[in-house]
Parts: sequence; structure tokens; C-alpha cells
Amino acid sequence: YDYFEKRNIPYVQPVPLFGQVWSFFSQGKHAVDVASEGYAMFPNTRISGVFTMRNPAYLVHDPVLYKQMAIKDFDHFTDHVTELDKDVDPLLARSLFFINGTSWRHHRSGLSPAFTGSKMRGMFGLLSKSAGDAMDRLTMFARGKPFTMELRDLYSRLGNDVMTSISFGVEVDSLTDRDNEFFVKGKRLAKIDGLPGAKLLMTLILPKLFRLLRISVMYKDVSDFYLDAVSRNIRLRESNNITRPDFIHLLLQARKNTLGSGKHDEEKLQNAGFSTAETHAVEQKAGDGRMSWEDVDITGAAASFFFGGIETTTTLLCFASYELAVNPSIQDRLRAEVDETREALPDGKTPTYEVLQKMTFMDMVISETLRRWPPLGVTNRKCTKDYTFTNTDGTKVTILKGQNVSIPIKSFQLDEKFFPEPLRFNPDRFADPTSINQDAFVPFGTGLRNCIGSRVALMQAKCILFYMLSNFTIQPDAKLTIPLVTDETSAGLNAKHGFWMNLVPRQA
Ligand code: HEM
Repeated sequence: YDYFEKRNIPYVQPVPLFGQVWSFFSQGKHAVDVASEGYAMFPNTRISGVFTMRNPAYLVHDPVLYKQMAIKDFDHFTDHVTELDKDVDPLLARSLFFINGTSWRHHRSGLSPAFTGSKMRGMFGLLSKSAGDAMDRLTMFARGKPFTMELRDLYSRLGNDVMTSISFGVEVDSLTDRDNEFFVKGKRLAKIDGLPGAKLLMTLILPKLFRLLRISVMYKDVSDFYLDAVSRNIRLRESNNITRPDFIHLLLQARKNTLGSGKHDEEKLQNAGFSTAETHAVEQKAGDGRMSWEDVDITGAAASFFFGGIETTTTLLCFASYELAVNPSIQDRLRAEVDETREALPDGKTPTYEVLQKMTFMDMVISETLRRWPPLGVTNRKCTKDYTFTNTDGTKVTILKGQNVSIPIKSFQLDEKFFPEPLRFNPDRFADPTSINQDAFVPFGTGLRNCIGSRVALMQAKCILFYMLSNFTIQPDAKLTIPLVTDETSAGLNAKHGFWMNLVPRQA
């Protein structure tokens, strides 16, 4: 425990044997806030120390240092901290989040062409249909009268249906068929609270024991269900020559090595909004070989989009709706933009990819929501090669190979040095993008290991919000707590008492 003392690095005082892990159980604070504790304690350093049990680890305080580690010096930080065993967790261990080294390079370079702007536009029709159909059902259910709804439930059903359609190639209606198997399994797949959350925490604090006990993070019935569903879907497509513009189709192209990046029309389609994560080329190294994309790899990739995309995009929509409900003038302004946009649409209601791209105030609202309420408040890297940099006091700091590094996204984005009045929801701070500190605004992470799905998330959230405001006014229900009380026990970001809203149909 004198590790940081000796190196002149400020650090959070550890509890003997447990280190900072003790605070997770004793403080009643959210895991993200506990992990980022040192950020507020030590304002004048680029990095601070922390002990996970007895192991020293780091917390980055300077967004510029994070960027440097994630881009220029990526070679030193190629991995995320958690790595799962393919035999024990066949799907999650093949998910981009949880693979490292050569295997990650294979997957990332193979999958990246599936996430370009032109591929996204190709998929947008499916996404918009799924969201539009659900919204029609909701309007019919309302019959012109206001009704109360918990929006986390609504948005996770919509998100599940959209992602089931674009990731697994199957159309479901979880608003009407509330317990359909894809929704029930999807909920279990994307679950990061309860037992799966505890297991994920264990992969971080007791990785050796976790591997030794051969515990799986994902429920076995969920892995089996998706493996079977995707394999059957692939066979059906192959034997009937079916083409559907979704991820399975793109991954089958990757299998045949025919998945191009569609460079010709890329430029104008790449931008899904200010927050779009920059695309970096991930290069294969000599001797890396070629990835074969077996059915299990395709299912694993699709499952990772589900795992990474549903809870996060649902969180974005919930908090955007909350802010619109408690700031009616902002909601009116956004509705005016939605209505103006609808007038120019041939059917007056179905948005296209390009139309959403042009909605500037929508983009400002989404960006500000991602800043104020980042769905993933912290990310991490494992040091894969010793790394030395200079701290604010001029001393050299060396992070050793194998040590873990946390990046406090939430702390950066709520730091008043970077964002004045950080707790105020103010979309206008994004009116002039050049005034935004882009090193500190990192809702999708940064660098080569940033979020691969930012375009999917942004387009999905914008599309669903477009339909919501076309059809309803969102008002706070009496059961909504204002200001919002967040759930400190949730692994993700959530409201303790739910997102209860009155949805008032715009057409009686
Ligand atoms: C609002 C929604 C979302 C947010 C805020 C979000 C945020 C993030 C963040 C912060 C990371 C870690 C980046 C880093 O370590 O630098 C990440 C990684 C990732 N995200 Fe997202 N994400 C969202 C939606 C999605 C969607 C829709 C998908 C898939 C369709 C997705 C797939 C992934 C994957 C596969 C990774 C791991 C990438 C890698 O390790 O190479 N995410 N995301």
C-alpha cells in the first residue's frame, strides 16, 4: 500500500486487504462515483492511484492524456480490462467488449465496415419501420386520451424490437406480445444488474478466482437460444436466397470476404450527429491471419450489439425524455423542429436517415443529454506495454504492463472547468460545436477502442424521439421525482423511482 506514496502519486486511501473495493459495499454511492472518487479529491494531477484489493491501478484525470493513450499511444493500451473464456461464455467472450489482443483486431477490423454511414442508412429503413409500427400501436392504444407510462419499460421494449430486427433478423412486437421469447431472452442478455452485474464486478476485482471457478457471466439458456436462432436464420437465408439489410447479412458478407466499406458515398453519411465517435482504421498485423466468421462468431457479434446497445440507448432516451418533460420550452422548440421536418416528408410522418441528419436542435438535445447523463460513466483500459508520461508537477509516471486504468467519462463531462454550470441541461451549449471541449466530451469513449455503435445509437434515439414528439406531448406524472433521484444500486444509470410520464396525444 505504499506503492503510490513512493512514486509521489496522490491516491485514495485503501482499506486493508480490500483497497477501494470496500467503498463499493460500504458507501451507498453509485459504482461509477466510487470508481471516480479520486477525480474530485485531487484536482491538480493528470492521474491518481487506487487499490483494487491489493493491486495498484490508475484513474486518469486529464482528458488529453486519455486521448493520447487511446490514439497516439494506443499500442500501450490495446485492451479492455475484462476478458472472458470462450469455453465458459461462448457468446460474450466473442463480444468486442470482452476480447483483446489479436482476436480483438480481427473482430474490430472485420466489423467496422458494417457500421459505416452507408451501411447505417441501408439499415435505417428496418429501424424506422420497427419504431414507427410500435408508435402506431401506442397511438391506437391511447385512443386520443392521455395515459401514464413508465418510459424505461417502453423504451427498452422499443429498443429490444429494433435491435432484434437489425441484429438477429427477426421482427417482434414486444408492446403487444409482452412476453415473447426474444424480449424475455433479450432482457436477460442485456441485463447488467443483479447476478450478471455481480459476476462482471468479480471479473474486475477477482479476475483469477473468476477464471478458476469457470463462472459464466451470461445465462446458458440465453447463449443457447441465440445460437440456435441465428444458426437457423442463416440456414433459412442461404437455402432461400433471402437478403435483408441487417447485421446478419453484413456479417455473412464478412464471412465471404465481400463486405466493403462503401467509400464512394461515405463522406456525407458518416455524420450521425456531433457526438458520432470518430472512426479509426484498425490495422491487421503481419501473421494475424484471416477471421473465419463461424455461426458462433456471427451470433457473438450480434449479441454484443445487443448487450452494448440496448441499455445504453434506452438510458439516453429516458433521460432525454425526462429533460424534455421538465423543460417544456425545450420540448416545444424540439417539437417545432419535428413538425417543420414532417411537413417536408412525402407521407408527413416517416423520417429518413438524411432528414434526421439535418435536424440541428435534435442533435443539440441528444448531445446535451449524453453529456449531462452519460449512459456509461466510466470505461477502462489495460496497460499492454509499460507507459511513461510527465505529470503536472514535472515528475515522470510509469504505468506498468498489466495494470488497469479507469477513465471517468462522467467526471470529465460534469467538470465545470470544461462545461460551465455542468448540472444545467442546456442544449444551446452545443449550438457552436467549436466551443465544446472535444477531449472532455466523450460519451462514446475515444480512440481505436471507442464505441463501434455510436451511429446506430444516435440514429435510433433520434428516430424514436422524432416519433414520440410527432405523436405525444411528454409531461411529468405525479409519480416522477423532480429533481430526478438516480438509483445508486444499479450497474447502469437509472431513475430510482422510474421515469413516470403522462403521454398526451397530439391528435384527439
Ligand atoms: C447511447 C448509447 C451508447 C453509449 C453511450 C455507448 C458508449 C460506449 C462506450 C463509452 C464504450 C467504451 C469506449 C472506450 O472504452 O473508449 C463503448 C464500447 C462499445 N460499444 Fe457502445 N455505446 C452505446 C451504444 C452502442 C450500440 C448501439 C452498440 C452496437 C450496435 C454498441 C456497441 C459497442 C461495442 C461493441 C463496444 C466495444 C468496442 C471495442 O471494444 O472495440 N454501443 N460504448
